[in-house]
Formats: sequence, structure tokens, C-alpha cells
Amino acid sequence: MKTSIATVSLSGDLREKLAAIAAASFDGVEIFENDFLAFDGTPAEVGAMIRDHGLEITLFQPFRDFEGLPEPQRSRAFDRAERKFDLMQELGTDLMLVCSNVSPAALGGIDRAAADFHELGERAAKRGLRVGYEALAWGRHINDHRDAWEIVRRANHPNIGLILDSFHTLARGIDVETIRAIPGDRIFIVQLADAPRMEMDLLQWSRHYRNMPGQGELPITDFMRAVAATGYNGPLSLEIFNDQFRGGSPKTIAIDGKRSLLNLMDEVRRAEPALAIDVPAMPDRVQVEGVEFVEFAANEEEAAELGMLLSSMGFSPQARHRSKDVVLWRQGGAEGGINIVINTEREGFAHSSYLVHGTNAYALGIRVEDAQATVARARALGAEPFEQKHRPGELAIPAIRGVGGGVIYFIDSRSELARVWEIEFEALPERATKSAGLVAVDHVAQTMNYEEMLTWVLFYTSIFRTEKLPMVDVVDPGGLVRSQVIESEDGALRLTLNGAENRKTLAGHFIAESFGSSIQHLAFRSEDIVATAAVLRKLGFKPLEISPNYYDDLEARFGLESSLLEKLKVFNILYDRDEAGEYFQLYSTNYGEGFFFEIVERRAGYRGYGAANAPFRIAAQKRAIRPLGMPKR
Ligand SMILES: O=C(O)c1ccc(O)c(O)c1
Ligand SMILES: [Mg+2]
Repeated sequence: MKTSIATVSLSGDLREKLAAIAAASFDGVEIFENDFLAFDGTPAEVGAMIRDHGLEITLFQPFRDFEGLPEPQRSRAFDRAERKFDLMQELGTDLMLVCSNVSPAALGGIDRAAADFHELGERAAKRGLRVGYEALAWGRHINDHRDAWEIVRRANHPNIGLILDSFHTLARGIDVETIRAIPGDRIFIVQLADAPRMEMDLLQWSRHYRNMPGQGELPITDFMRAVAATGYNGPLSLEIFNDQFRGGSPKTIAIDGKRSLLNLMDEVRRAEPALAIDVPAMPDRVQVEGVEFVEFAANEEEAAELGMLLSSMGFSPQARHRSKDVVLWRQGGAEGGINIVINTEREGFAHSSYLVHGTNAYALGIRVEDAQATVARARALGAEPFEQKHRPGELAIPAIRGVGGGVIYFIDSRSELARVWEIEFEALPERATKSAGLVAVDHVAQTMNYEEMLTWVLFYTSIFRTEKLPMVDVVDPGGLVRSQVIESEDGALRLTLNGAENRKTLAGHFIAESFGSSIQHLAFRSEDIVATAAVLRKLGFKPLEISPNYYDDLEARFGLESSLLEKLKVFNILYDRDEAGEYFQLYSTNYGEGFFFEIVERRAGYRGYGAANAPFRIAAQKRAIRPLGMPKR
């Protein structure tokens, strides 16, 4: 598989873009003409710079408004083409993209366009160059790859071929199966881009909202399966016009791009076993079995406070690490229940994390079938491995880096990892602690800057067998927060990614105060939230107080029985309902700079996360913390 990316996809000047593209180990690059024009080096220097990075120029583009013109514009278009051919030869590339004409002067007519391309093919052939034709979704006469292909076919010239761009085909909803009939060797390059579904003008949608395959909602795997079936084996080139990427980190975006191509082709290979797909071997997407533990980094004082909060939720310290200042808190559940690890070591990664972020949930332990295979897949997709020196008697737990530089550990039941709690920990004397009926981690909420969300969406969905739900807007009194759910079908892994656009939101405040993205809340599941709430009250748990107005509205919206409504109100429980079932939520007050716990009960297959309640919960949390902008103490 030859991978390529258009310079237009990244921010920075040409030098920065090329460095990022090379660092992400792409094979080639599409030179977007404006990136060249804005650069102050000669074409030969640019060509040399690209080759010095070990990259090849897969395409020079775009050449606009060429086909179907009347004279004298027609002759001028050929003259323009000759000038660009000169430039291509100096740069050292043999393929030019002509996108379909959008000019009102264009006359239309398939044979007229084919004749123009035949002549262009003759001129290109004299110089050993090739030209590919791409249908823009908003082309004046040609806006469908089927028509572009018909023109290329009738042009009947070996130096004229077709260029497919997933965006233009999928945005118009054109049946991708029509691609299968095109001979693969007549396709000169394939451009790939995904996008969120939006009701808007095609040009605006294309120029501002494209994203990497797998980050959007277009059926890009179906598109690529059809392309693969043609026998095409040329470069797969990302061409992503995205306002956010233009201002983002070129390094990160390039890495995301490479990940998106590897993941896409891995998926295509699995879906089309009869085709020879050249993509590095990697284990399949990983089925998550559950959250095995969450680990906090803290100092002793804050660990004691956290312990008090955990105690008030029915947790108790049950084991101590054999050689480290690490304590395992646990509650409930025949299948292991919930494990919370508090790490107060004065050295190592957890300590570094504490020094940077303060007390924080820096690590997530995920239960999978095969921990080594999970890391193998993650690494094949460019994830950063995490390794830390371990002492004799400690397990080397396979791990990778996650959101905000945190760690994701993997535990499986096929190796000694299954016995990690026995091997590394010794039991503490039993304490008569009352369980509050919390049985599992329901979901983990990670807060990040809005710009990071697509990176982590792709990270999680490419490594794990998970899907993303449509993004929802959550209104915070200080601004909008975007919330994106990533979940496995059976709910064994549920993540909510919350993207903050400014610091006035609770999420934005959390990022600013804890110096980066991280887990902001953990939701535990109860099978009877009213019973849980009653125990919590006895244990001294302080719930987040919800406005009485909320309960008046609940009654109006759902017509709940007054006895239930009364219980919800007494215990500050929030309520939601979907087609399947009901949802109950109870929140802790904030711990530290905006971290909190949630307790939920899902009844009868409720699938959501209570998004409708989020604004009221956030408003209550904001009432409960110090006024924003005020000094800490
Ligand atoms: O938006 C454009 O004009 C444009 C140009 C070249 C392309 O390959 C493309 O897909 C879009
Ligand atoms: Mg294109």
C-alpha cells in the first residue's frame, strides 16, 4: 500500500508540512499548487526537499476549468497546461489532476470534453506525463465519477486516466458499486476523505469539513472496497480540506492520517478476503470485555481525601501493593466489581503525572481477550507504547499512551495478568464496610480540547471494536461543550469524549486547571439507584444538589408517579427515558479542580447517557464550585 497526503491537509508552511508527512512515514505527497506558490524556493528545490524527506510527489494539483471550453479560452487552457507541465517536470512529478470545469463558459458535451482530453494526453505523452480527471461534486457539467469515467474512456489515451475522490462520490450519494466496473489501471490516483453528514452546499461542505477516513460518517469502507475490487493498487492519498486541521498540529494530523489509512485498508482486507490487499498485518479490532481498573495518581493528603470520598460511596481499601505506595480500593460484583487504584509513589510515571496535573485518574485498565495482541494492533496503528521499569515480582502490564498523555493498560485472562491483584498486591485486613451496590464502571468521561476530539475518536474506534454515536452539544452556562460517545455494542466499554471550546465551561476550566486533557468523571453502575442513594446517605456521601425546578419539569415531561418523583427529588437523582428504557443519575460534588463521580442505573436497555440532563447537572456543579476567575483560596 502506497500512502500519500495532500499538502493542503496540514497547517504550516511547506517545510513544516513535509517534515510532518515524512515523520508519519507516508510514501508520498500531493503538491497543492498554492502551497508551492506560497513557498519561496524554486520548483527544483522543492522537488529536492521532498525527495530528501524520502517522499515522492504522487500528484500535482489542481488544474482547473480545462475541458469543454470554446475558443479562444480553449487554446489558452492548453497554453496554461503546458506551463504547468513545465513546472511538473522541474518538480519531478508525472501526474496532474484536472478537476471538472466549474466555469459558466464551459460548454458541456461528453465528446467535446473527451476530444480535449485526447489532445491533452498527446501533449502530456510527449513529456512522459500523465493527466487524471476528477469530477468535482459541484462541477458545472461533470459532477459524477461515472461521467468523468465515460469522458476518460472516450478520450481513449494511455496518458489520460480517472481520479476518484471519495468525498465527491459519497457526498452526492452515488452508488459506489459503479466503481467496480472501472479497470483499475485506468484509475491514476485515489483521493480519500470522510466527512460528517451535514445539510449544506457541497462546495462549502467539501472545502471546510472533510476529515480523515473513519472520523466522519460517510461509507468510506464501501467506497474503498469497490476501488480495491478494480485491482487499483496505486497511491491512496488523503485530501482533507478542514478548517480545524489547517490550524492544528501538522504532526498530529499527519499521524492521524496514517492511522486512518492503515485502519481503513485493514478493514477492507477483512471485508474482501478474495482480494490481495497490501497492508501490514495486524490483529483485528479488539473486543473490550470491561474496565478492570482506574488508577489515580495523588499525594498522601489528597489520596486521603479521595479515600474518604470513595468510602462514602461504599468502597473500601482491600489490598496494598507489595512494593509500592499503591492501594487497591474495591466494591462489589461477583465478576470483580470495581477496582480503583490510588498511587502515591514518589517516583515513576504516576508521580510525574501527579506533578504535572495534580491528583488525577491518569490510567485506565481495560480487560481484553489478548493484551499483547491489543498492544500489537495499537502499535501497528501508530499508538505510542508505554513501558515502565518493573521490579522483580511485578508484571509487565502491556500498555499504550492515551488521552492527555495518560496510560491505558490491558489485562487479559489468558496470561498471568489475570492474577495481577494477587501477584502484585497483598490483602489488607477486612473492614466492615457497607457496599452501596455499585457493580461496574458504566462509563469513563474524558475531557479534552475540542480540536483533539477527532484524533481520539479515530484512536479508539480503530483499535477497539467500538462505534461512535452522533456528536451532541451540551450547553454549559459558559459555552458549548461537544460530547461524543464511543461504545462497544454490548456496553463493555463506554467512553464519553467531551470537547471544550473555551475555559469558561466546566470542561474548559478542568483542562486549564489540571493542565491538560484527562478523565474528568467516572460513572459507576448500580442495579438499584434508590437503594444505593439511601446507603450513600448513611455513609455521609454529599450528592450534587439539583434544582427543585428540574423536578417540576420532570413531572411535566414524563408524567412520573408522584412516589417515584418524590424519591428522585429527595436523593437528587436525575431521570431520562428513551424508546427502550429508563436512566437514573446521581452525582458527587466536585473533587479537586472539577473531577467528579456519577452513579447511574440503566433500566430495560436504555442506551444513552442522559444528555438532556447535562445542562442542569453542569449548572448545579458550577453553583457548587468557587466562582470562576476567583483566586483559589
Ligand atoms: O475544492 C476544490 O476546488 C477541489 C480541488 C481539487 C480536488 O481534488 C478536490 O477534491 C477539490
Ligand atoms: Mg479531490
